[in-house]
Amino acid sequence: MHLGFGLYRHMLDQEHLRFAKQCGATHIVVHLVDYFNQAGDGSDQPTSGGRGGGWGHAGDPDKLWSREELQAVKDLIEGEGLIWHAVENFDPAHWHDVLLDGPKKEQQIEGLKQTIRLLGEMGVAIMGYNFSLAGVYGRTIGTYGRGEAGGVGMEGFVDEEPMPDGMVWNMTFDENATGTAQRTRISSDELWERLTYFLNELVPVAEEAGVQLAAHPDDPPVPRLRDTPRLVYQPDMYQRLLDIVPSKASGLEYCLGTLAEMTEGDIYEATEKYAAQQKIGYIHFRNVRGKVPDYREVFIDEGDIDMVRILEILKKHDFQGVLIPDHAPGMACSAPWYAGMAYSMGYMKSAMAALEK
Ligand SMILES: O=C(O)[C@@H](O)[C@@H](O)[C@H](O)[C@H](O)CO
Repeated sequence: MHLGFGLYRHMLDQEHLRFAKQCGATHIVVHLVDYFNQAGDGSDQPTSGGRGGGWGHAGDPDKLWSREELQAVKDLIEGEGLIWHAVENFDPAHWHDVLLDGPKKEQQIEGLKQTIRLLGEMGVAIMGYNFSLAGVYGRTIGTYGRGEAGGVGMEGFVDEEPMPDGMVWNMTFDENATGTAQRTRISSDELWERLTYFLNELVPVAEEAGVQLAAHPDDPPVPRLRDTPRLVYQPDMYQRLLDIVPSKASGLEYCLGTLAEMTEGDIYEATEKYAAQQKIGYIHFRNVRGKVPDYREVFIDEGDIDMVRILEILKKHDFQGVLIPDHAPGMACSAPWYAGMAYSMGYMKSAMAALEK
């Protein structure tokens, strides 16, 4: 089991890498999508506020992540003595028609294959993805942690604005697009068919490239959001996803926070089940209180999840992957994000060390 750290695109620099290393991380998970370019303000959590309640603009549809760009990221990470473990999330600009079953679907799936092959060449072990139409939408921000620490949550259902045309995965890929929103108002079965196409095409390529595709569950885990279906909003639904193309190249981006927010199931049983199958890619090791539609992100040691019990289950199944805090409540000081993340990392590092005793 290894301790890792996730960095958003605007944090990909020496200072943040050193901070991660100082916190004890050995592995880095990188977000290459810039969620923050419109709604953002240099913040440390993508929250809505941009066009259509979204995060920002997707990247350049004609420019896939290039070898040079990826090599530069690899050099930066390795230059600090760290391992580039995973990329979290495809850019909606590169796969909107795979999600929407649109006219560019085949062209875009080829692009995704190219990306997987390149990541394989770079030695990146995992490509995390979130097969979602509405994406991460409807979060609130509040002082949910002890001592009024600020974090993300959900305070009942919000007034859901239907997604505008040209938007998917909570980002705008084309402001001038027309008619695309219709492609999001589909049945759950149709969305599973789209996922099946994606996995049938990509898993063999990932196998060959030595990369594991790892699925994030729906965040927030509700059956429909903005009049779009969702896929994995109860722990058992992960099994359906895994059974589509059984392969070591198809696994899970196992988000404890999101799993705990689900209305059914038991987080310890789910962890047993997926760890026993060796299907857990990397883990978002964070804690929450409550379930949808009413949950709050809190400090790692004050939520509903017994984090040490999760570690024990992982150890029992010889989990060899990486744990990252993903995000954490900010702390009252001039560097709330740094303090909050360092707190989580310290907790994780000592809990992992105690487990090894
Ligand atoms: O909070 C979570 O669990 C995730 O939904 C996010 O970490 C998500 O992967 C990123 O915010 C980007 O999508």
